Amino acid sequence: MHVANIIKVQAELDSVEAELEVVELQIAELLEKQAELTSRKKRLLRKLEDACESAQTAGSSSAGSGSLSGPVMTKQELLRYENADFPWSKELEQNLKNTFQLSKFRPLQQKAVNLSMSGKDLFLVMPTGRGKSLCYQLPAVCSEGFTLVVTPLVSLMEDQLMYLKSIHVEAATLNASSTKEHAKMVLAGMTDTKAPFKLLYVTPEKIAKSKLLMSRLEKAYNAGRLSRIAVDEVHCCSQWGHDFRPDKKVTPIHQSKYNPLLGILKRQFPKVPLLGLTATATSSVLKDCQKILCVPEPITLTASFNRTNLYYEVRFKNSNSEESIGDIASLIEERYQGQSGIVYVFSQKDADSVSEDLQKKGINAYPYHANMAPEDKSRVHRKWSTNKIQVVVATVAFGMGIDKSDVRFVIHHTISKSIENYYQESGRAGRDDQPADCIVYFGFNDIFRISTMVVMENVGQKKLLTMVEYCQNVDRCRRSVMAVHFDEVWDDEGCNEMCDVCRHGNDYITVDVTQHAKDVVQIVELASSLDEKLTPLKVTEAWMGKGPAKRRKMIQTTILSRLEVEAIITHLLLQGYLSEDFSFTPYTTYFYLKLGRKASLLKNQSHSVTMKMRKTGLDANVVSTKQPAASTGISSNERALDSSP
Ligand SMILES: Nc1ncnc2c1ncn2[C@@H]1O[C@H](COP(=O)(O)OP(=O)(O)OP(=O)(O)O)[C@@H](O)[C@H]1O
Ligand SMILES: [Mg+2]
Ligand SMILES: [Zn+2]
Repeated sequence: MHVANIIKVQAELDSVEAELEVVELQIAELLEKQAELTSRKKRLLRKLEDACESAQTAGSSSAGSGSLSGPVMTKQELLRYENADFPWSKELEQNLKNTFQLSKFRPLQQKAVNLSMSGKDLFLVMPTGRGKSLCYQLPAVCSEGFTLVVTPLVSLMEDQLMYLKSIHVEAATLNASSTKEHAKMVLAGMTDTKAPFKLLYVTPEKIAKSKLLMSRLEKAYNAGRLSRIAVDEVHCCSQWGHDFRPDKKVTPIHQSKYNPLLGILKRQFPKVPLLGLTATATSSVLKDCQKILCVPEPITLTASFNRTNLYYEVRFKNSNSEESIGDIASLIEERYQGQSGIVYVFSQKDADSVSEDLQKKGINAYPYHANMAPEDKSRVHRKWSTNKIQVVVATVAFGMGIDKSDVRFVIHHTISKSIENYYQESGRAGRDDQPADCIVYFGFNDIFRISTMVVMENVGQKKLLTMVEYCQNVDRCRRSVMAVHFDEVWDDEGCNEMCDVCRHGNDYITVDVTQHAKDVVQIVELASSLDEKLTPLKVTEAWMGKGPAKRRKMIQTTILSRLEVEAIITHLLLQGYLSEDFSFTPYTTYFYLKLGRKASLLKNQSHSVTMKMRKTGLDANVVSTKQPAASTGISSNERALDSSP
């Protein structure tokens, strides 16, 4: 072939390959879209099903108390269990007040307790800290014999024993560290009619390994002394359930041991009602648990993840740390005078410095983190619990066992590492069911600080981006963004304007940022051609024209405000036009930006990138919907992205 011909064919081949790449990316994008739509369709179908069912049961829906399923009972029949006219109701009531010192049931507790007392098998899905334990502890106290509680973690077991001891409920435990004498006493107690305990806590391993325990359980069963079986953290039974409680560190060893053997309980003791409890498990995980536990037709009660009394809000964090602390201090001073709260920070160092800075601004704040001496930690905790300290500035170490009911605000000085974490951390507000605020300060640089921290975690980046998405979102109810992660169908009207997005209404605009995307991608591309890596900060500065003069001539700089620049770069990262590129040294991990899988789509003339931004402060004449915002800038006003009311 002639040389010119070769060149021509080669050029054509290149162009076909480039086009092919674009097509492949489009296919990938469409597949992604398909997956999203399929999941939306599924959720809507479920919603429809639910709506039809409640229409059939003529106005008897169980609004607010969560959804119900299970083939054995209709919603109508289940409603009966919300009542207090059972033979055992009086005793329950008395023990709730006198033994547990609680004034009333929380949503779903009464129904769960009644169902279990009537001998039904039950799966109870309820957010963390809402009071699942009571649903087997109270029936245990009000039943003959004892309740067997299977718990995967010895530490959870010990917590419960301590608590029960403090309220004078007899309980015992059998685990790997039990002494021979103790085990002997417990085993004997199981068939003793004057049984010395109402609850017996065991690990799954004990059931697997101890034939003696099984034989004693059988004796107790035959004597009618095994009143019920509770399986706590029931999702651990399923091999898919393990990722739901990162906080509780349920190790794979427990899972594999949980997995195959617990079915024996229901097979050997079919007449004993089983109660499975978990904070978050999808329906497929629950189905799996049902199979593994050999529970034929359990009723599933799912408490809504929704905490109606919590107001969710995202604010932009000032990149100047002094000013950002100033913002938080004035917020606390203006809105929460004399009220109790938590400020969550990223690191131990931040806990110390932020609390010091808040103190300087006159706020009664103290730090709390894992590296403090135990006595200091408990002192801060105690003083905060008794309202002698207003604000605890804490790392996530301040979590487990924190059960103050009148926390009026949880402010995140730094975003959480996932939506699940955020839900849990912010959920420490308003446990008394009175109004409380959950406010995140969303800072661009924090994304990358956390990113390098979770780099080793399996799905760490993916989970972090769910949190970033939550913060960047301007058009969907914050609860609906969360609902997706809890496998729940969410109707925005249920929010009651208890999130900033619902409160602001349609205060956003769709902006075409295609040209911006091209400019940013060009900056990253140029660096890469020069064998350089750029941190997000460097990309931001280069785009804003603060890079080396020589480089400035080769790129298209922008007059957008810093907040807008950061928001667009974040958007490009979330959308896959940019992606993370980590680099490790023995001392630290660096986060650089590289081209994402969608970057090449920008070569396609017809491809456009849009982004939703808050309208507040925007000049509507300058930027109209879907109009390129390139030359004039989106807005010079920083408030364009500010989500404060
Ligand atoms: N009806 C109620 N009224 C007030 N407080 C309650 C009620 N029921 C439970 N609580 C309190 O709620 C707190 C959390 O309860 P519990 O430990 O059972 O939560 P959980 O649902 O098991 O959470 P986790 O998923 O973290 O294990 C406890 O301090 C408990 O005393
Ligand atoms: Mg629990
Ligand atoms: Zn809302």
